[in-house]
Amino acid sequence: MDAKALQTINFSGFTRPEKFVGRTGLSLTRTGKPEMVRMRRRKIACSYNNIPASILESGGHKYPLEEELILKNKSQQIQPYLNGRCIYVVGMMGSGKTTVGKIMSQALSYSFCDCDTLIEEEVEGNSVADIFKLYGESFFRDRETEALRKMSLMHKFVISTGGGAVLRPINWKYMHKGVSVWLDVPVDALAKRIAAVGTNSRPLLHDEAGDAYTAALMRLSSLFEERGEFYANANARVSLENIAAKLGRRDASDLSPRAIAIEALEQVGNFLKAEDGGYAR
Ligand SMILES: Nc1ncnc2c1ncn2[C@@H]1O[C@H](COP(=O)(O)OP(=O)(O)O)[C@@H](O)[C@H]1O
Ligand SMILES: O=C(O)C1=C[C@@H](OP(=O)(O)O)[C@@H](O)[C@H](O)C1
Ligand SMILES: [Mg+2]
Repeated sequence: MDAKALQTINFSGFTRPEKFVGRTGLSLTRTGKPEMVRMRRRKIACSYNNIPASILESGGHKYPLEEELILKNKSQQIQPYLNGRCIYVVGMMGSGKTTVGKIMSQALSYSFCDCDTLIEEEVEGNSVADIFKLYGESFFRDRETEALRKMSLMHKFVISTGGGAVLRPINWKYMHKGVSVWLDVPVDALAKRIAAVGTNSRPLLHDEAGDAYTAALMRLSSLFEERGEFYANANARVSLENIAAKLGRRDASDLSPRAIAIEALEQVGNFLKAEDGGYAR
């Protein structure tokens, strides 16, 4: 996002914007105007996307225009019923929460926050894997709950959670202040994706022996056994198998992140419709 785009950001919808801007490479000058500051870390936890569509459109399209139009159309349909509530993307590690969450935030002109990256920011920039190593999983889970508590105070964010965020009831208390959507991806597709990028960034997969795919498949299968019922607490569910069937595709793992984002907006819309007793006013 270039500095010019930043100047147009309207922070009016944020509570305590300074809390999130200074630490993520954006800073409010004395006049309250946002300006880029030198990033202290390699990743931005939260990016602010509510720049006018005109600037986005001038950026040109590098994706099929039809998908772009459907994304925009679906987000315009659900915006009024979201009422600025945050969207929490939940699912197993590797399910595409960070990737799809960003696409959803752009379509909705929402800001985006990755919970894991926010936690890394809070723990002196240590990676999730290092946090697990240095302080243990329970410390990480406490930081995860704190990050979700902070995000529950915000508006107009898509928040990509970590795969284990569903484990604690208190986390659901925070996530239920917004709308949650579960990316339900077949375990073998998860294993393929994680094997492709390596398990370094996912400490819960570190101790498995064997080749990357098999090790990931074994561990992910047992993790899903333990957690499946928790993901089902989400308000909406995106089944890649259902999308593949709708699109007449044989392999769910071939679906693009944008096709999944379209379905996620569709399912969030269905939830809002049911919640609102038919939102087509
Ligand atoms: N629809 C998809 N098809 C293929 N690969 C994907 C898809 N969505 C995400 N990925 C890849 O899978 C890996 C995990 O994606 P990520 O968004 O980090 O998932 P999560 O945040 O749920 O762990 C990344 O390498 C990403 O590029
Ligand atoms: O499933 C889990 O318990 C975890 C998933 C990771 O996030 P992603 O789902 O983004 O990989 C990260 O929060 C941590 O390694 C724990
Ligand atoms: Mg992620």
